[in-house]
Amino acid sequence: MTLDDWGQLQDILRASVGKNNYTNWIGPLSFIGAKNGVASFSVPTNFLGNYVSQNFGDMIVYQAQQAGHDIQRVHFAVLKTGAIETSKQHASVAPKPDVQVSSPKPSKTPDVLAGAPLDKRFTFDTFVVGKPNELAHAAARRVAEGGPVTFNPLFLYGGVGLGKTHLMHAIAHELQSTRPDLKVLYLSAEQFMYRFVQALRERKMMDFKSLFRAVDVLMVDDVQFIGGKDSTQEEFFHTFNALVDQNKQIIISADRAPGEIKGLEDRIKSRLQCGLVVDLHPTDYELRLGILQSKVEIQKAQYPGLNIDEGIIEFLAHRISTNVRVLEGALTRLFAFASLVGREITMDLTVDCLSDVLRASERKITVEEIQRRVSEHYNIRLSELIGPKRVRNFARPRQVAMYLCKQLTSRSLPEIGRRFGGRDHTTVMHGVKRIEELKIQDGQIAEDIEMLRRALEE
Ligand SMILES: Nc1ncnc2c1ncn2[C@@H]1O[C@H](COP(=O)(O)OP(=O)(O)OP(=O)(O)O)[C@@H](O)[C@H]1O
Repeated sequence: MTLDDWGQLQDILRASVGKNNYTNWIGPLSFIGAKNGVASFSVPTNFLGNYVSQNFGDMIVYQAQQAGHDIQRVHFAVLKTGAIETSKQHASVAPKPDVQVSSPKPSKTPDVLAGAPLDKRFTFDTFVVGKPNELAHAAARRVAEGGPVTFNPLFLYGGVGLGKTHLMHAIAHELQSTRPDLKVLYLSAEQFMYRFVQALRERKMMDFKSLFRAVDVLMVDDVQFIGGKDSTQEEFFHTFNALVDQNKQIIISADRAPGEIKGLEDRIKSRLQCGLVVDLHPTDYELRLGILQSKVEIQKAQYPGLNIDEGIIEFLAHRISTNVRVLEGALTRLFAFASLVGREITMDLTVDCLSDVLRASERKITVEEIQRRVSEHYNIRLSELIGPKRVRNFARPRQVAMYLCKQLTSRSLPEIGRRFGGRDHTTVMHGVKRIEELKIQDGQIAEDIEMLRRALEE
């Protein structure tokens, strides 16, 4: 099995374990190589290796064999400073090629009009609303009422894992229960393409067209996928127009705004912009906290007896990125880990178990961001902060900015000096030292720095 083969296998695994399980467990594996029937992977933590081994090991072996590779076992090791530590965390799986591997997919309701299955958990009840997503939520709610079509299409867009699919499934669930008379079809743009290609191959275009034109509500997820795929776009355009003409509701999602989807024909872009375009903004601290609190309840129900302090939840909401899938995955992993090792969820255990996630989520603060914030804070121009003048009104904020650059970025002193109008590294060193002293002597400076640091790390 080669790296390319693993790439293909990853696609198969993604489809069989579901997107969330994939992101949390399979995605972090790095394929090292295969020898004598053993496929080796490096993993970020021992826990992850053990968990994948126990829960997905059989499936990886099974799918590798299905794809024709001679794999009998999988082996996970934490890769540290170039060496593979194999002693403590050896995890392997005996071959069971003929076992029926139970798929850990979430439970699904029956297909909606033979489209993609809906995830039972993705309802309005489980969707946490905050400032970044309130508009998208309100629009989705409106569509879910199933009343007369007021905007067409509803176009939801936003970054990875911010709840687009969740909202679409919620609309479908709601319509299924309140308007069972409506034919609702949900599918991804990728599935739309496969169906289209299949219909072409099997000469069943009439069936294809009549299926898509008979729906009352059509939802197409991840529409950016059809960018650059000309005949699929063409067919999508016709389907779209036919439904709009009949005043049927269309809901589309994408990872970016219609105008920014690469390889999409202009006429489709403008069609997509005709209705209501709303974006899901990256989560803020409050929303992350709300989501974590609601997901903690689910975990507690699954692991009775396990508890988590509010302080740890706040820590996670602060430290983990804006992607809700990652946030949710971290919590799942934390509870699974604590239960596996039979320990309470403490801060130490949290940091230990989630070290890779916490590292990956570390926000990279830039020198430019610091300069901008500091000049805003002290109400001076950026050019004055960076410029040559040594008057105290500019010099002190400049030193504060240099100090923050040293503390919050990985830039070296000479690099920082260069970004401050080509100053020498000794000037930066002096500035940093001065602020360190002032922080102790001058309460105002200490407060300013704390405030700026918090704003930058938000
Ligand atoms: N506001 C929210 N409240 C509760 N759960 C949320 C919220 N937003 C996202 N999630 C959860 O985060 C996970 C990812 O969400 P979802 O699959 O809807 O993201 P997406 O925007 O469609 O991502 P992608 O671009 O990868 O398709 C899901 O498990 C979903 O339930």
